Amino acid sequence: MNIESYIRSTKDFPKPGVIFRDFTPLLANGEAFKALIDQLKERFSNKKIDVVVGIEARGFVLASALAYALGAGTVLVRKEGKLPHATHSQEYELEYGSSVLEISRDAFEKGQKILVVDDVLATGGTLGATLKLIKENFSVSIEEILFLIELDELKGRQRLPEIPIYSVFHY
Ligand SMILES: O=P(O)(O)OC[C@H]1O[C@H](OP(=O)(O)OP(=O)(O)O)[C@H](O)[C@@H]1O
Ligand SMILES: Nc1ncnc2[nH]cnc12
Repeated sequence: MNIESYIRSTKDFPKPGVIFRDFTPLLANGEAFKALIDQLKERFSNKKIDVVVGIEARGFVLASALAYALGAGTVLVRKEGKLPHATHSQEYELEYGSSVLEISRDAFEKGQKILVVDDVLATGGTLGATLKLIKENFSVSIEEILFLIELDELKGRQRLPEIPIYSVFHY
């Protein structure tokens, strides 16, 4: 099945000049979504991941489905002011603005194996802030980073530290 054909590209959203890569049509199709998660389960099952980290909001959908398939937990990295417990926070820039990300102070147990998941790697600002939040505040092992879509032109990968990044599709 051609999973990629369910990713829709929209010009000039949310700002002129941006081509928005939208995977919600893929989510809406049960067969395509299952095929994607089955493929990712196969790719990551030998890593014995304890926790899949999802980044708000679109990253949550992929992270929780994959965590369930792997028998792992899910931790949510959220936009500012949404997590009720004490948090660590980090400001960052992304392709079309700036924002603040937060994680609960009790998100992980020491030594856990982590997989970080988001839908799109653009400038790398969001992932950079997420990695900073995790590395500066927790003693865990970040095994790999997973994106559904990588926007090669924006060179986000080059701005990120030396951690293996796997992107399913490149644009
Ligand atoms: O590599 P970057 O330039 O940082 O951009 C990538 C981020 O941008 C989008 O999130 P957005 O903040 O638009 O939030 P959403 O998932 O809540 O729609 C996307 O889901 C990534 O998290
Ligand atoms: N072009 C894009 N499409 C979808 N999500 C994004 N996040 C940042 N840039 C994006």
